[in-house]
Amino acid sequence: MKTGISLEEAQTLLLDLVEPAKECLVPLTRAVGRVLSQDIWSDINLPPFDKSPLDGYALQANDTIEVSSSHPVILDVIEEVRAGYTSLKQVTSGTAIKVLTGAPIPNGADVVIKFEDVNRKGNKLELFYPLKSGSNIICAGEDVGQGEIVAKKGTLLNPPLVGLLAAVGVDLVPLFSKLKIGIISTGDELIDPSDDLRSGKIYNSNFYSLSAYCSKLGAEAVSMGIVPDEKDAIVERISKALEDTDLVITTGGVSVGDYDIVPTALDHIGAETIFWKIDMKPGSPAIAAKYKNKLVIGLSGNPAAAFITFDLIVGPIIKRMMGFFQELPPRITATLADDFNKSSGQRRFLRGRLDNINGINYAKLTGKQSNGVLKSMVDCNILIDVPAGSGPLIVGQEVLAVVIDNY
Ligand SMILES: Nc1nc2c(c(=O)[nH]1)N[C@H]1C(S)=C(S)[C@@H](COP(=O)(O)OP(=O)(O)OC[C@H]3O[C@@H](n4cnc5c(N)ncnc54)[C@H](O)[C@@H]3O)O[C@H]1N2
Ligand code: MOO
Repeated sequence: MKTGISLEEAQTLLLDLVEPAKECLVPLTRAVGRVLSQDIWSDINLPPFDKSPLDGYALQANDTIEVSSSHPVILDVIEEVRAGYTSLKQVTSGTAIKVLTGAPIPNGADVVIKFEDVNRKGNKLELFYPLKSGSNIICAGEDVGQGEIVAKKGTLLNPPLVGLLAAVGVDLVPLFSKLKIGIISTGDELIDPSDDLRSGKIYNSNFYSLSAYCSKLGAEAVSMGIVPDEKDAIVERISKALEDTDLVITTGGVSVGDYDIVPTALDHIGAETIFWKIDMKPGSPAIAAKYKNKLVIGLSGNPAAAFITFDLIVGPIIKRMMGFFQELPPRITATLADDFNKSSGQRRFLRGRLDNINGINYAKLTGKQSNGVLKSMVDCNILIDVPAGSGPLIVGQEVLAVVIDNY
């Protein structure tokens, strides 16, 4: 078992142990927020045919070469085509076919002119200026060509991509299976927000923040309930979660106190501890263990510590298991916009907000930084990475930060 390891070593150890979930085919209506398990190629051109972008007339540009307002050309209108139909006739020199928006361009035509720009009298059409071949025609395959890649394996399906897949005729999408993540909240002090607050008790916020995070990532959070600080109860609940879910997260009970019994419970189950304690604050007491082919990650009970370690360690594992391209959060440099008066013996992550003003990245602290404070997490979009051994931080100094996404 490793102990006191760096965050990067913890991330690598865990990412090496997990792989993308199984594949499944999912109807398009339920695919948003999930990840493609295969490249998607288009079997068709999108649009499938040359079409008209407006209501007008399709004709041959050659017929308009010498045309002017004083010398208009007169063409015969021989047919009308609406969207959803194809023309039966062909445009030849001296003729035009009326086309409505979205209608296929009739054979023989190479330009479309809109209604407002012509004079129509009976079946005769008067044009007053020369037209350029190809104008006002949406070409087949303009959006996506036949045989072109539409989206790559590992892409997150956002609403426009869902639409694009529909547009190329995909109705069942190959996706990585939805992950089930069991969340266990340990602590005698915890009660659910639906209950009355009693003396010495606090509301369980970790289950709610972390399950919301799982949902945001497209995974299914399974509540494994609140468990008292008793070894047998924790053993029973972790064992159940290992049976029912793909990844197990616990909060609380991982430090060195008399009632911090998650590590003992993991031992009792026969799980192999991968590491216990990471060299960072907050979140240092985190533990990771493997049982058969599943992972249990025990996070600190302190709400901000639990959330930050979820951001930095659990989020990347979930992303790898869900098949995302990029698991680890990006890093940036920024100029500090606030002082931070404490020294940092240990590596420390501060909750901050990145603002770009006139092309310069500024990192502002979002509020109190103690490990139990959740409010400063709400507006946080970066975690400022303060190296071990740093003194107080001063406005204007350059800092490194990890970009996170709480939305
Ligand atoms: N002697 C030492 N004591 C502590 C150390 C240490 O090194 N030596 N480390 C401290 C640090 S750092 C942390 S972090 C905590 C970690 O403690 P645990 O992970 O064992 O967590 P708990 O003690 O169970 O809870 C900590 C704190 O968070 C509250 N909590 C717990 N669960 C929830 C929840 N689901 N929702 C909201 N709040 C929760 C809990 O009531 C405690 O206040 O240990 C330090 N101690
Ligand atoms: O490591 Mo504790 O998680 O500072 O907050």
